[in-house]
Amino acid sequence: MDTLVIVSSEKVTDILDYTILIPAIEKSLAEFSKRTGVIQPVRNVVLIPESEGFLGCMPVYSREDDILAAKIVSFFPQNKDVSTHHAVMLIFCAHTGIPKALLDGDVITAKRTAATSAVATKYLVNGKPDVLALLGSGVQARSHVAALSELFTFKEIRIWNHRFDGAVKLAEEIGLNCASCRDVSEAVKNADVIVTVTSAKNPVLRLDWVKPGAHINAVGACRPDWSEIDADLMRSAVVYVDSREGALKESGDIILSQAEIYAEIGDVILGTREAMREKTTVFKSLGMAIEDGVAAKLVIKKLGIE
Ligand SMILES: NC(=O)c1ccc[n+]([C@@H]2O[C@H](COP(=O)([O-])OP(=O)(O)OC[C@H]3O[C@@H](n4cnc5c(N)ncnc54)[C@H](O)[C@@H]3O)[C@@H](O)[C@H]2O)c1
Ligand SMILES: O=C(O)[C@@H]1CCCCN1
Repeated sequence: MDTLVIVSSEKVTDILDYTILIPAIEKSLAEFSKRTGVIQPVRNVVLIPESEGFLGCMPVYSREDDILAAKIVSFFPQNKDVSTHHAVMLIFCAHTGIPKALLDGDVITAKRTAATSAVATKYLVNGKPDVLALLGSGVQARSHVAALSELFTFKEIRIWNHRFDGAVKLAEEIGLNCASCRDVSEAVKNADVIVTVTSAKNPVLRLDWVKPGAHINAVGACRPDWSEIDADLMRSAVVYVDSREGALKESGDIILSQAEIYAEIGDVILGTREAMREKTTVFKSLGMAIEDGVAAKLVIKKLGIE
């Protein structure tokens, strides 16, 4: 075996800038929805009942991008002093199958997920958004503020968290124009963009609190029996997903509400499905291996690993 290069989270953080990541993710979402060059089975998940978590295996091959990669990601929602998600990524030579690099996957997961929501928001938001509301104040809340701020300038950012101190801490970190809210209804009132990034298993966001025409990035609740969004809201919104197949297998928000999936976001980027900007839109994100593969490829290219 050639020498396997190990890439630390510090290196990934340095290299993976949203200015290069967001366009790369946009291209990969479109490529995925073409159904021709990307082979990506739905995540294989091993449940760990004792910790109410799981270990997910996410392999992908992309002919177009010359990517053969796999992410293994763990989710331990009860972790207290360490992160709840951990991941590693392996990149192989797409022609020989030789492993080339092992990358820290934590930063890749945080940044590529937020970059994906940024792309969805770019296509689905109704006009120029002024108010951003975040439900959740963890890793993804932070990466979403950074990625969305790359594309939009918000006049106001509001944060709600089920533990109020988490919302206060993040609001202080963000600083100017950012407020912590005690109620979800207060946080999302008149918000143009809402991001749900909680570990909730039951809905935290309700239809009657949401401004008609708002865009929601629904990022949590990645199990078929978990949901973050109230069923009435899911059914009344125009629902976009990253992968139709993944959403129908993994998303409680979709399965439990029986909401109709209008399109994959890749279809909108390709121009084969409409961006219904004036309607209330939900982008249900489950996370795809192609997003990880593209992000990892950006990193190894920059490091000269070919
Ligand atoms: N779609 C994707 O691609 C993708 C990728 C990574 C993570 N996620 C999901 O996004 C969510 C946030 O991930 P993270 O890395 O920020 O995790 P995190 O642990 O850093 O943050 C989780 C947040 O949820 C809050 N929370 C915990 N239990 C809750 C409950 N019962 N009700 C309401 N809030 C609760 C926590 O206080 C915290 O603010 C998780 O559901 C995670 O699985 C999705
Ligand atoms: O796509 C991912 O990487 C994540 C991991 C954990 C939960 C949901 N999706």
